[in-house]
Amino acid sequence: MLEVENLTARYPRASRPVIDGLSFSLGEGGLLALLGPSGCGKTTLVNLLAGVLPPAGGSVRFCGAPLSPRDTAIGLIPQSYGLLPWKTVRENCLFCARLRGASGERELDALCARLGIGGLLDRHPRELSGGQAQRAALARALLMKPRLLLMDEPFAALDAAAADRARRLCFELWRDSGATAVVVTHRPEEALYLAGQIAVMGKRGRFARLLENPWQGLPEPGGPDFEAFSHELRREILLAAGEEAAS
Ligand SMILES: Nc1ncnc2c1ncn2[C@@H]1O[C@H](COP(=O)(O)OP(=O)(O)OP(=O)(O)O)[C@@H](O)[C@H]1O
Repeated sequence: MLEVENLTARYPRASRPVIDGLSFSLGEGGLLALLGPSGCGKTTLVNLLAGVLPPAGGSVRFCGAPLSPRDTAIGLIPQSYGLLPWKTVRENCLFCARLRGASGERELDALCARLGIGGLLDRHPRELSGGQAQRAALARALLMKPRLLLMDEPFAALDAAAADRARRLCFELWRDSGATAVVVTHRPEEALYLAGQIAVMGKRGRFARLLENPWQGLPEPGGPDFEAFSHELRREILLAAGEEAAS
């Protein structure tokens, strides 16, 4: 269980906190999608969960203990990919897997082939397109077999077909791994496919709505119930954007 209590984040020189008193919990093996207007604090929340950003207040607990990036196997896919520029894709992936005690060697080729970057393992990040670098970051995070997987817009640089393939693969691997996961996305359809819970973040980084998603893992759900749910989700996102703009 991931338990967030009264979490507050504040950047230096900012007049008010970006996230102010956010509380929620996510069951072990659950996948939460974070949606919300640009600037509402999604990346900030992921960075707090990853331990990259110290909170100004409140707490994050994972499996009953304070979350410690040293002890918890956290797989982070940052928006900027976070690949080490002096290492090849292969070295980037294996370096992180080995840090967590997994060898990763056997799975690396198959995983990268499925992501469509099998021929790029010996390239350095500067020799990759944005979409290729993003898939390398995804492979690196998945190979680590994280217990907590944090993904900040992990498919944003991919074209529609590649994003669809990567999303399905990511979903399968997450489901089989039992990891607890949080994904930031701007695409409601992505949240509807991937997540069991969907949070729309609004004012001061709080959850304006938290919805249970019965269509998780269904690639092409349809029907009036799905349409109504999808419509409600999009409406919540627009409302949150309106509130953010007015604040
Ligand atoms: N290092 C920083 N110093 C000061 N303010 C920051 C810093 N990083 C982010 N912010 C501010 O904090 C707020 C939340 O930023 P954050 O990146 O978490 O938003 P987001 O919801 O992820 O946005 P987007 O959807 O555009 O990626 C924004 O107003 C941003 O300007």
